[in-house]
Amino acid sequence: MTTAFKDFQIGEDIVKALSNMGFENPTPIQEKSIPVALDGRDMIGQAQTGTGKTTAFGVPMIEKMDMNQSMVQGLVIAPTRELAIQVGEELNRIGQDKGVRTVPVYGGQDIQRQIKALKKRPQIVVATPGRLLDHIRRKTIRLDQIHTVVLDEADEMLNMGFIEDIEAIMAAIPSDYQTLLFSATMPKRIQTLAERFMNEPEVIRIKSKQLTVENIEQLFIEVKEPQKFDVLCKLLDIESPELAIIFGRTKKRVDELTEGLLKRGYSAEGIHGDITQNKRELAIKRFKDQTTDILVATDVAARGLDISGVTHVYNFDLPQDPESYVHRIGRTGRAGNKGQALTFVVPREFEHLKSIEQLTKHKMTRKKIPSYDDVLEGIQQATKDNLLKAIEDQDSQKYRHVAEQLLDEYYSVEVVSAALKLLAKEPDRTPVKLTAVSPLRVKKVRGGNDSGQKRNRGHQGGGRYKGGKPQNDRRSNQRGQKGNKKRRNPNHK
Ligand SMILES: Nc1ncnc2c1ncn2[C@@H]1O[C@H](COP(=O)(O)OP(=O)(O)OP(=O)(O)O)[C@@H](O)[C@H]1O
Ligand SMILES: [Mg+2]
Repeated sequence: MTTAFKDFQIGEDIVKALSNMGFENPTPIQEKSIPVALDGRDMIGQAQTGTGKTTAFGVPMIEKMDMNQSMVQGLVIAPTRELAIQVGEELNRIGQDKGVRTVPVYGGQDIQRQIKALKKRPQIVVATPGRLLDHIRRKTIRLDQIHTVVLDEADEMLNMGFIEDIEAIMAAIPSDYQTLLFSATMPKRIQTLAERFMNEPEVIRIKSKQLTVENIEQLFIEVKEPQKFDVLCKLLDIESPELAIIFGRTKKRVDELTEGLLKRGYSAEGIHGDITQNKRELAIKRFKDQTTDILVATDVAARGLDISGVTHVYNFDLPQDPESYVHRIGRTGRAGNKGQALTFVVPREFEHLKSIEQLTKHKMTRKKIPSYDDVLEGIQQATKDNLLKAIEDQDSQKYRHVAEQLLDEYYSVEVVSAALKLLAKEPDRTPVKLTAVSPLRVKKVRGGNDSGQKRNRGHQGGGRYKGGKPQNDRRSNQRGQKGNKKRRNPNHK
């Protein structure tokens, strides 16, 4: 029999909040990790994308909050700003009835505003590493009562070279604390983090045949670089996705793609690291409320984002590493929903495709480039669906009189065909030319990304806080000599 939330050793106020969120029964990762985390043990939690890892760490964390304490007791570190915001929102919902308050602090937002929010003594802070270090340096956050630290998307923080920042943050926490690591992917190099920051962690892995979610249909399509944009538009016309995320390799690529899509009349917005934080948040908001149908993004949107209604993910460019593929496509098919992921591959990139399939233990299905007839058929189907929906909605009563008149004078098939033609969104062929990107170069894709490389954010705290935990030299012995390996460019997002 499955456990219910009320069967855990947690307060009724939390069970009630979860029920208000529509969560009656825990998902497998929640079922397994909540008791371990409540026990106070360090743990590493791995489960597929969209299976509720946030609540898996949120529930025990909130349960352990002492409401007589008015200092930060829990810290969640996340790799991107949007994820910090989202996790903050979810923790606020779980903690609502208990009165636990969570504040997100992240780069790009006015620091004074954050200082004010921190002064109000939230119990939990969700932060991106750089901005958190800023607050630590400014002494605008007190860490001495922290008893729980969560690294969400732990492996990504290694990829992004945040390890020194994390080390600095961890070393600045004077108290004893429990560390929880979560991600859908746990490459071997995560061991580095575990060895450095954790005390005999319990590893909880929700086993499945494949790393990716079963109800995401995974397709690939072989294209030449200059064909990509037209093929993408054809696919969008055929599928007319409710919400779609399109991943491009670089910021420039995302800008060009967004512009091209807008030119052809699609409703699209782009996000990447060079877009102002305000605009990034607005773009996400408009996408969430479905004002925009298409979000074009770099890998900044690959991790953790939970947006309901995303039916399609397009990898316009292959991701740099196979783990990133798992996370990108995991933006669809969440919480039991269905989704489709389509990956563009140029002929010289097939090796990459293979290494993705090796990691996911799933073979993608080849899809042919759609013909003009396929597009026409897709558009006709979508138009028909729209018309049928209008019939079901029964809000066309006021046109009835004209309809009867028309049917008196013309053959019904003529009338309906003409109406369909008017309704149909015929393909827009406005010329769009994207700057070509070269195929992804073959490299050793596993390992080599944990070499401490970090983004240049113009402030560092690396050296100041060392000494809290023993420095583990094993890293430099085993993994430090990787200068000859091609490293992921930390600025690509
Ligand atoms: N027990 C539950 N019952 C029903 N829905 C749930 C439950 N727990 C979480 N969810 C929903 O599942 C969705 C995915 O949750 P979440 O974002 O925590 O996934 P995740 O495992 O962290 O995914 P990712 O690896 O992409 O970060 C959310 O919309 C959340 O509201
Ligand atoms: Mg998550």
